[in-house]
Amino acid sequence: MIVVILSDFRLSTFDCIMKGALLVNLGSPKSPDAKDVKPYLDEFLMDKYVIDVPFLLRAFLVRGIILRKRPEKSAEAYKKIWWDEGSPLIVLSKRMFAKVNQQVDIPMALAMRYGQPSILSGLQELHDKGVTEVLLFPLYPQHAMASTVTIEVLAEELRKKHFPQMKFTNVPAFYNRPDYIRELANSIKKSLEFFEYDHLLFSYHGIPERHIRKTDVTKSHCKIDGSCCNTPSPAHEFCYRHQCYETTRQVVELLEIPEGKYSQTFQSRLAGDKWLEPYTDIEINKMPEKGIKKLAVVTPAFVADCLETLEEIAMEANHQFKLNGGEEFLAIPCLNDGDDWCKTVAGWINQWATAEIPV
Ligand SMILES: C=CC1=C(C)c2cc3[nH]c(cc4nc(cc5[nH]c(cc1n2)c(C)c5CCC(=O)O)C(CCC(=O)O)=C4C)c(C)c3C=C
Ligand SMILES: [Fe+2]
Ligand SMILES: [Fe+2]
Repeated sequence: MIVVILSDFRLSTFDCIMKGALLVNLGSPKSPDAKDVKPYLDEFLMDKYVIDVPFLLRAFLVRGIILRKRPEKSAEAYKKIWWDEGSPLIVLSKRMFAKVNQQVDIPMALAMRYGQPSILSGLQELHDKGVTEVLLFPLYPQHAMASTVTIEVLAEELRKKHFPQMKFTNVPAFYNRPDYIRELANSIKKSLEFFEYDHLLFSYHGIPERHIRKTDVTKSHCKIDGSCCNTPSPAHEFCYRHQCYETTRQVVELLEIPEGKYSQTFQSRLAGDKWLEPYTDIEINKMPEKGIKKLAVVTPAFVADCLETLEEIAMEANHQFKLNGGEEFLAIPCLNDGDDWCKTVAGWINQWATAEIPV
């Protein structure tokens, strides 16, 4: 009799564990109108992991200076890329989510760090389905305070407040996972099949140099010079700059792109701080005079096309390149909802879902 009770107890403990996954991307405003762009930018830029200065200074910079003019300017840019179904970033994330969801056996939810659907609503959705262990999956290949960390911190705050019994497993940046590199390389290869390029540019979202120093766990390695990112160090686990170089290096190696035919830059800087260099816009403008007339640009910091790829690169950089004497320009699409990419993501989730459950 005692044996039966014990085994029943073990069984019910085991049954209580239910796994689920929360996929999180950055988010977009509700509409491309300045009245909706303003609260979105306020939430985004008031995040202390994005503008990492003390609250009062941040509020002064964001609400006193940036939000006076930026919402109108950003709204104009959003209007140029907005689709009938909504923000490209949200629409593409939803399409990707739907395809991954079809190939995964555990409950899943999609959330955005800023705007809707929120991380809180995603966790609630999983909780309502009985999920007790969540795979928290930031959809960013490279680790940064302004991307991965802010998601992990907010999700943990919400967990403690609303779902204290839930457990999280965080998916780390996947910048060097062989199957990610393979998918990225394949997508570039496919795009370049019918584009004879002079040069391939890897353009990553920029961040202030200060962010690199802050995420340096050794507190001394990242000098942001010519060599630190190539010298082995525990700092690289969280170094955005190293991870960008590593993604580029591995893709270039796989595609056998010769030295001199590719380069790496950082885009989307805000005025004020010193951001990671070289800057995409400045380098692109100089390319035609160096003999680069046919330019292809890939943007591996984003898994879904968004304002930064569709407006800043495919429209603005394209225009500037040609104004400066460039002839042909190709913006390579992000991985988006490509079948093979979705299969890879589903594979990662399934691997975690079927891993042995500790009793
Ligand atoms: C201090 C400012 C910013 C940091 C740091 C930053 C880092 C960062 N951002 C992304 C991904 C995206 N950013 C996007 C838009 C965007 N980014 C900033 C500022 C910082 N980003 C602003 C102000 C904006 C809004 C648009 C604008 O006014 O220019 C987007 C696109 C969103 C969309 O709706 O399409 C993405 C994606 C990463 C990965 C990152 C750090 C590595
Ligand atoms: Fe950004
Ligand atoms: Fe480094």
